[in-house]
Amino acid sequence: MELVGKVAIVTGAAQGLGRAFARAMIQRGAKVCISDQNVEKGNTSCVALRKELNTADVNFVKCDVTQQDDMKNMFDDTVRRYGGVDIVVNNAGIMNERTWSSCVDINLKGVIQGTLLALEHLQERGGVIINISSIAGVVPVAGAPVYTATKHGVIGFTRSCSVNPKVKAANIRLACLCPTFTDTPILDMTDDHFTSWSSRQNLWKDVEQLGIMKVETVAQGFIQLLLDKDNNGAIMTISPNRGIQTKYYPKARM
Ligand SMILES: NC(=O)C1=CN([C@@H]2O[C@H](COP(=O)(O)OP(=O)(O)OC[C@H]3O[C@@H](n4cnc5c(N)ncnc54)[C@H](O)[C@@H]3O)[C@@H](O)[C@H]2O)C=CC1
Ligand SMILES: CCCCCC(=O)/C=C/[C@H]1[C@H](O)CC(=O)[C@@H]1CCCCCCC(=O)O
Repeated sequence: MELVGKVAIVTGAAQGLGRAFARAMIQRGAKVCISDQNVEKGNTSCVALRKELNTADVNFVKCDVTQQDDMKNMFDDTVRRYGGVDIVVNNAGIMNERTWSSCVDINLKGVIQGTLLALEHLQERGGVIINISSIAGVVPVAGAPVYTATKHGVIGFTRSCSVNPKVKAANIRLACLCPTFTDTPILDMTDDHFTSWSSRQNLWKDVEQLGIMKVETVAQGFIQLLLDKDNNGAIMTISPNRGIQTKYYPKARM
């Protein structure tokens, strides 16, 4: 897939990985709507990207992924501004075991809603949906069971959509990105983010063992995943030990 002239939406893109994904796509000629619930950070990042990359092809739209009206508006605004949508990156996510219900609302329900709207918008012209899971989507994580459940859910949902014959016929491709710990503000966790059945100490031991990747490393894998036109249903893992790997898990026997 060539990115020049393509139109992309990234949720939760005011900072961290979402902003890095947006930046990498703009650098390759895409027009990008960055959205986030945080208006101040979203606007600041939009201005910074315009300046750094010397482009007008990036805009910010306020969107809380738990709010259906915000989500619809994000798509409609992008269509009005750029004439359509080609790429949707459902990235917004939080790590909070204590407010676990909002973790499910944002990490899982937000991705489901974003994907369903994306499928509607892409069904005439085809396109790509990348859902951001985590290595916690494929391995158990004792320190963060709710976060882990949401990320497993993202993979199950995305792979199920990818094998739908209607999706294939519409020339839509779906894939998941599963990084390990990456240097973004999500790692600024305090004990308040945990319960007696989860643990910052446990998670931090894992961080110390595994290390923390740079956002640029993950953005490199993201672009690889986006450009590979034959990877519908793929799960890409990225870790300091094994680097970027694309995996295909068994499909249902029908
Ligand atoms: N940084 C890491 O170690 C890893 C992150 N991930 C995933 O990558 C994605 C991005 O995370 P990071 O950039 O690391 O985190 P981050 O905390 O730096 O950025 C997350 C962004 O999502 C936004 N957000 C939160 N709730 C939202 C909502 N309801 N609606 C819209 N936006 C909302 C925040 O305002 C923030 O800008 C998440 O899905 C996360 O689970 C996956 C594996 C590792
Ligand atoms: C808030 C961000 C959470 C990110 C979760 C995460 O990256 C968890 C990682 C480890 C967990 O704590 C326990 C583990 O075993 C996870 C690491 C497993 C890495 C396997 C890498 C395999 C591969 O590269 O293929």
